[in-house]
Amino acid sequence: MFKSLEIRPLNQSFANAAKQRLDELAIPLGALGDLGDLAVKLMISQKSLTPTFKNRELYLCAADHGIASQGVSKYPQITDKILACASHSGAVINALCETHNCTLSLFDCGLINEPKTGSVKIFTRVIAQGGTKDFSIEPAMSSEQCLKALENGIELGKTSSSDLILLGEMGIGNTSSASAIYAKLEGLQAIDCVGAGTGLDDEGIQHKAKLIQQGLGRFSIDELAEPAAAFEVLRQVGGFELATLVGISLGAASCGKLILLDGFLSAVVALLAKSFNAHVLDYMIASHRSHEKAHEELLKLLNKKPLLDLNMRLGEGSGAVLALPLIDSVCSILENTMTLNEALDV
Ligand SMILES: O=C(O)c1ccc[n+]([C@@H]2O[C@H](COP(=O)([O-])O)[C@@H](O)[C@H]2O)c1
Ligand SMILES: Cc1cc2nc[nH]c2cc1C
Repeated sequence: MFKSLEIRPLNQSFANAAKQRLDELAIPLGALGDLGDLAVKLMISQKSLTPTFKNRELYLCAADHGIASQGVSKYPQITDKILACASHSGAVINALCETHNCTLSLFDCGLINEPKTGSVKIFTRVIAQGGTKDFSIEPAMSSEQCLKALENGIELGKTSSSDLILLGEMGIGNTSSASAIYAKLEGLQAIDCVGAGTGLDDEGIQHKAKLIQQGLGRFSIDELAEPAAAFEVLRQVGGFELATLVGISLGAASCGKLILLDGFLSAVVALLAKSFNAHVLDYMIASHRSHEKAHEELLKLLNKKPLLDLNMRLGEGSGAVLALPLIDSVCSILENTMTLNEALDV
């Protein structure tokens, strides 16, 4: 699947030079902690001792989920309204993108109602109006729809002119999809992968887990090898916005671009993308650990250490944009800091 899409392992040939540069800085050795690791990754990605990420773009994909009609979210199916809010510059993500100089691109991947467009354009990548089917009783989407969403994303990722790609999503009910994908791919029980999403209480979480488990019982991936297994899971219990984001990740990584993950939903996108091509993980940076219960374990599985830990559970790409100042800070350090030898000569 996607044989023509080549993703090279992140070129480590620059790693020695990058580590040496870090170790030469006028700081006690290792004093930048996790920011030091980030610095090395940034340098390697651009094969430069002074990397810059001026053109950053958040791909915010929105879609509705059939399972949301069964009360698995604290909120009704208002995904079109929250996307419209961002289009009218009234969402948290607008404020964050404005503050941190990030281009915001909104995508309708399949909503129940058409969103009212404001001053920020909403690009149409609709797979099916009305969103996915209720995965607790039937496949969320057809193979054609799943493939189309992945292809839409690949095209977006490949044609992006930005040097840093941020992932964001909106979709009432999408934590149910994400938990289902995680559970099926890792052979876990739904109850061990669900969380409160937008704010369910314990009773709501039990109800959500029961419906997810019911959906997982409808199909098996035991006979499938990767990436067919991941494709089947995405088709059976996934969402249009998640599939589009998987494609964006694959397309961006194939062009050597770094990808900044957001919360639980984008970690599940990473898990899926890695099943299509394991090298995609080389290009991904985890921005934050969200409040969603399974996010921490999933990040460990992906071998990703989040930069921030703020107990946020907003989605929209908010955590990813909040990590930009750290990336900018590291770039500024690399550009401006003296070496210890230079400092001792001052
Ligand atoms: O980013 C996260 O980790 C995260 C955790 C919980 C909820 N969300 C957001 O809330 C929505 C999904 O929650 P729910 O309860 O409707 O499944 C969706 O629009 C996400 O952007 C996001
Ligand atoms: C208001 C609202 C804003 C959101 N942003 C992302 N998911 C969301 C869900 C709701 C309910």
